[in-house]
Amino acid sequence: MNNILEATRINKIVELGKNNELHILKDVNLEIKEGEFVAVMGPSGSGKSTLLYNVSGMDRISSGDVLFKGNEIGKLKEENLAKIRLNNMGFIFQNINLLKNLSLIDNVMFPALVSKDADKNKVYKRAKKLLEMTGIAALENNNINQASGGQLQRVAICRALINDPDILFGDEPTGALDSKSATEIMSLLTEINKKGTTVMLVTHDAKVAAKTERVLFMVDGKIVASKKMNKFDAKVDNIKEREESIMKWIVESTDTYSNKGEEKMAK
Ligand SMILES: Nc1ncnc2c1ncn2[C@@H]1O[C@H](COP(=O)(O)OP(=O)(O)OP(=O)(O)O)[C@@H](O)[C@H]1O
Repeated sequence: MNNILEATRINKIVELGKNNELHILKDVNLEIKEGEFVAVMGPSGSGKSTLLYNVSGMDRISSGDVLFKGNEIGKLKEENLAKIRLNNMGFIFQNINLLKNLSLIDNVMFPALVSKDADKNKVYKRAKKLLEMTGIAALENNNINQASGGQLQRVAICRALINDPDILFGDEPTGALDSKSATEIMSLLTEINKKGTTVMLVTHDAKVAAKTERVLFMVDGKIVASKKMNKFDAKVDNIKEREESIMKWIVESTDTYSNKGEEKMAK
């Protein structure tokens, strides 16, 4: 399998004022294979969201290289990068970010209608199919205040998929949902991944990570550990066992790689 995403020694440094900067990502290397389903975990402030935004071209790295499908994107002009984000990548966030004055289906169609020569009829059909796939077709003409949090997150997923992206990025996509909706959204993402879309998620939730096939653990701006599993298959895999093994691994990794662990090792 080819790498869809390859980051080499990327750094992110933000200026906080005169002589004051914050080094958030520190020489991070990352490879994601086409079709993979990857979760990024780690303590709050360790740099998970920053990693996601920087490898997806939503934000600019300070140094290093990011290859998307073999092409360097770290230094592309904004307009070229925007085209890649629009056509090849989908984004889902915790705060769902839908447009208030549009119906649910119009929100889904929106990213596909940005291009002047979009065929509105074709786009509508695809949007409708996505709403059907995610079980909310009956709500297509509702406003966003006429849908639950879980339903809105499905709309956000449909919108992220409207341009048939190669990769879907999610920053805590289930973070604001109740546990039933979160489980449903994860089942949906599992299905989407099975159909071939690469998925990279940031999550605090081991139950979410248990449905992925590789979990990266970040501490203080670095990926310090990685846990590989088989692709989740609800027919044969026990989700509870996977979740528990991830939680155990997180405790061990935290103990080994957190400052406390480093102090311990130094002694
Ligand atoms: N633009 C910015 N300006 C200043 N500080 C920033 C900026 N972006 C991120 N940070 C800081 O960098 C660190 C890493 O942030 P990031 O959001 O990537 O962490 P995270 O692991 O995703 O955290 P959480 O789990 O709490 O969402 C944090 O201390 C954050 O406050």
